Amino acid sequence: MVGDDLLNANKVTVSFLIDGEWQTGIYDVDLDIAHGEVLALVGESGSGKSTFATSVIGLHNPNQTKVTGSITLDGKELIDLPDEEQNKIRGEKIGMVFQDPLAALNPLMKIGQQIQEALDIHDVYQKDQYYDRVIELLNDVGIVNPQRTANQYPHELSGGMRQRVIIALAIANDPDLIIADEPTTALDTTIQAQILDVLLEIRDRKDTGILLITHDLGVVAEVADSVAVMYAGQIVEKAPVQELFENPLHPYTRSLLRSNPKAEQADDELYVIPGTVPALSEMDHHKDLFLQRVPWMQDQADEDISDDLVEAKPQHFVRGNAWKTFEFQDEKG
Ligand SMILES: Nc1ncnc2c1ncn2[C@@H]1O[C@H](COP(=O)(O)OP(=O)(O)OP(=O)(O)O)[C@@H](O)[C@H]1O
Ligand code: NI
Repeated sequence: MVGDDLLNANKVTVSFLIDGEWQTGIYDVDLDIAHGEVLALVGESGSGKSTFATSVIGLHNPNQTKVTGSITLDGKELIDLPDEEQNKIRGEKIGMVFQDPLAALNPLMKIGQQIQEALDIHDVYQKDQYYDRVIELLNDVGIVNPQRTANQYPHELSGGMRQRVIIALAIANDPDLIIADEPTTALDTTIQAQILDVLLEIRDRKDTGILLITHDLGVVAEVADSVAVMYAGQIVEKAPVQELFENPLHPYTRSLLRSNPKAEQADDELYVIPGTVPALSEMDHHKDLFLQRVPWMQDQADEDISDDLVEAKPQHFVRGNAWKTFEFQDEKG
């Protein structure tokens, strides 16, 4: 049902084995997605967004990656599932859409065959239903002449068409959750809007939950119901979309909003967040590392509140947690 919990991630921590040492990529991530909800996960490059997505679908190499915590889909624990079960869930319950559709398609196979194969694996459909189902899926993602497209090879299609095909593949088995990692980043604006519409239509029709990973706050404003902001492997703030745009709490969220080229103050110079996301080896999960990158926070250095702030764990900014709110200085000041 719409609004019921679909995905619950609890204290998800992922570490990578790097040069013989375990380094933490994401730390204590809590995220929930309801049936029919679009949750946008935003943050700079390297903040850990894809790492979270990969841990949900179990697509990591267990010898080099350690995932702890809990991720449940409709109550079923996904962490440490045997491969076979993992594959089944990945094919039937979770659909994936990534940035580069060409990489995800087999160049030597016609589109129709590829979709048929996705259906084949899970043998829900009888052989004679395949063709109809393939056409139906292509139709569902807004492809105008599905018979023709089914007969084409990936290289014969435009980028936008290929991404529609990828979505058709992702929804082939009616998943409950779609994970879309930068699904429109490589596309131009008009096509981008069309692809997002396709995803929203599927959500409306099937109450699919969607985890949408994006850099683009314009996209977030357009399609998300709620937003989680990730920085240096942690969720620093999450909120319903309108609340986040109207009243961002964490300084990082504020910086992100300021650095968004589509923000209203078009006459202002585009704000660039100084510095970069720390490397894994520099991360300290007991400190709010972002504060080092907020110049206007330095002005408050004398005030005792900033000491608290520096020591505060980012989770304290998560709405709903009782924590003192403080007044940030005007960011333009
Ligand atoms: N398999 C891996 N082994 C080692 N380090 C990794 C691995 N996967 C990710 N990392 C590191 O974890 C951090 C987070 O990476 P991740 O790809 O999740 O970020 P992201 O937010 O998705 O970035 P982008 O927006 O560029 O896609 C980075 O420092 C990255 O180098
Ligand atoms: Ni990524």
